[in-house]
Amino acid sequence: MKILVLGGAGYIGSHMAKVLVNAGYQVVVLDNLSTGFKSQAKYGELVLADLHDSDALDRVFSQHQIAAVMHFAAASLVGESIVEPAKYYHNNLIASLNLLAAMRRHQVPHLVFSSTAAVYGEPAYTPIDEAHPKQPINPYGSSKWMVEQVLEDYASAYGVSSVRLRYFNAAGADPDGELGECHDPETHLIPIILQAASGRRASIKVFGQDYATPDGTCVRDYIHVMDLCQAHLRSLELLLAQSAPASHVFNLGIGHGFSVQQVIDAARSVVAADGCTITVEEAPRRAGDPAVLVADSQLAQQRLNWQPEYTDLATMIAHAWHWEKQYSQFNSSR
Ligand SMILES: NC(=O)c1ccc[n+]([C@@H]2O[C@H](COP(=O)([O-])OP(=O)(O)OC[C@H]3O[C@@H](n4cnc5c(N)ncnc54)[C@H](O)[C@@H]3O)[C@@H](O)[C@H]2O)c1
Ligand SMILES: O=c1ccn([C@@H]2O[C@H](COP(=O)(O)OP(=O)(O)O[C@H]3O[C@H](CO)[C@@H](O)[C@H](O)[C@H]3O)[C@@H](O)[C@H]2O)c(=O)[nH]1
Repeated sequence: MKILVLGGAGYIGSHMAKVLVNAGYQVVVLDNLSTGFKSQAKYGELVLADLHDSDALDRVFSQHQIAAVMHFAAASLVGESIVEPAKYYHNNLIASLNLLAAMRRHQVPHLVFSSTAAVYGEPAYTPIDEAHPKQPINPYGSSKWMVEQVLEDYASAYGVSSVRLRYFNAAGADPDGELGECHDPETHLIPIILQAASGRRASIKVFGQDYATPDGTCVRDYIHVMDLCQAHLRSLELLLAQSAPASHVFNLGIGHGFSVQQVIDAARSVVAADGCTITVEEAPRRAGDPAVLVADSQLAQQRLNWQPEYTDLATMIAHAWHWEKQYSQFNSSR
């Protein structure tokens, strides 16, 4: 069975392509390399194309018998979305509408969509379940929430079934050391801490020490990228097994938060084995950061029969550190 992985040259999509191939699926990756890298598309056939390009989508759907689509392709920098909202509504909303039109033309009925905890906005309560109000506070979160609403309507009207997965903080790397996170610029906490450890940057800035949390730093729910991929696999199986069109939604996190300080402490222990240290600087709060974001993922656990495997913070960091140590061999050509 063939699966189309959109954004499969990026961080999460590249891991997904590997998991799919190892599970016995055939994979076609479509990516425009705007933030991804050719060297990360190690699994499946790579098609270089943009999601806005309807002719390219028609060619892929005509040449390959695609059973389902996994859609990771998006712009996903919160700060950039505030100053350049047009980029986010075009790349995340309009491109998704274009994809859905192509799926309808070619009668491809199944989609797994990468959504985000950013659809919730400032939390009204924690842990956050799927019923929590959706009040995104930036165009990135708004663009993902708009696509989610489109998907609900398309399931009932056009029979395009979907699973919308609202990830909390993706972390870690392929335990085999073959793939990892390589954003440029990097904005995520764990890779930045590890770049400070390897010497690729001088220090890590802690954004805010005066939050209403036990140690004053922000708390997030970090979920290992391989656990995210396993949940996608289960979502695909759910879609393939169901008889009537539907749009499902699940939070993906481990249900437990770690503070920025706890992440730094855990990273210090991991990198100490290699004689590395991490220089930390205090910095003001980053605009738009809620104090605590923790997922209630019980629905995913029940409906997808899924359990996160790598819930130990030190293990997540160790996998990411293994990847960081190989960075000098990373081929960043596009
Ligand atoms: N990383 C996280 O913590 C996190 C959290 C919540 C949600 N998400 C979502 O998960 C998805 C994957 O995130 P990631 O961290 O792997 O991002 P990424 O930037 O590493 O990967 C996105 C990939 O999509 C490609 N792409 C973007 N726009 C495209 C277009 N118009 N046409 C074709 N290809 C295009 C990029 O080149 C890149 O390879 C995104 O949709 C993101 O919003 C990520
Ligand atoms: O150099 C840094 C980078 C981050 N942080 C803090 O670390 C935490 C995590 O930040 P980051 O790794 O940037 O993730 P988030 O801002 O929590 O956002 C991620 O997780 C969200 C869902 O929770 C998704 O919507 C986003 O796409 C994804 O980037 C936050 O408190 C940041 O303030 C620092 O203190 N210093």
